[in-house]
Amino acid sequence: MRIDVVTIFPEYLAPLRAALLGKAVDRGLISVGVHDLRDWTHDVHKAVDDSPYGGGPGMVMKPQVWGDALDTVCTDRTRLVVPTPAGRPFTQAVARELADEEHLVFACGRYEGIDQRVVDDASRRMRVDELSIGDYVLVGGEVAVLVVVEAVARLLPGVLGNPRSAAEDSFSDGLLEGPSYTRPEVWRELPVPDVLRSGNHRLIDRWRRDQALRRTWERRPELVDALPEDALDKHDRAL
Ligand SMILES: Nc1cc(-c2cccs2)n[nH]1
Repeated sequence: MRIDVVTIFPEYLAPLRAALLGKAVDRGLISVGVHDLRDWTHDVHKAVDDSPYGGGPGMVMKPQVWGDALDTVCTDRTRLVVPTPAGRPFTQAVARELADEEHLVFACGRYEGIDQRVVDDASRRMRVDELSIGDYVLVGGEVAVLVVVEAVARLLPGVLGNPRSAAEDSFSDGLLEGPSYTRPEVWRELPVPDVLRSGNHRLIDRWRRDQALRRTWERRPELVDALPEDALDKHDRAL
């Protein structure tokens, strides 16, 4: 997979070259390009934004600069991702969709946004997703890009040490992850649940699912309601 990021703060994307993602890049599983939007400005002040038509607070990012940048970085096979609080929710399912793409380009805007015509124009040539990573407002899209790239990259074959992790992580079966434990057996008078030391994997799997269901029901009941009809057996419903 090829990932390109266009931003006015390239240094914000340095973590893309560290740790898990750094290894994936070193092993050629992902290639990453970070581009400074100001490289496409032509005025002495390297202006990237301007006052909003219709008035209002803040500044809006200029269409000409973004248009030239995306003309350079994108092709018609690109999937363009624009983080924005006004986007559709970024979920594990969306991460799985993006993980199948050959080329992702991320456009990092500032809070007041990018002139809408940039998305409208790009949509004529490529698929464009305006995505929200949550109902809160950041200052810029860079942090959102780090979130999306990490959630997507970990799904790529070979990136995670243990492929079972991605298949069994939270949301893969529509439920939240239950509690995890490791040594010692008792820590500050808190024991590990006996079932996990029983060696009875049928019971262990049942206990883990019960814990996941209970936690999901307590913390995110809407996820339980969204489960497909046949997802819960009679034991689950008795919980
Ligand atoms: N979910 C979300 C995205 C954002 C921003 C993207 C770009 C500027 S602010 N805030 N919250």
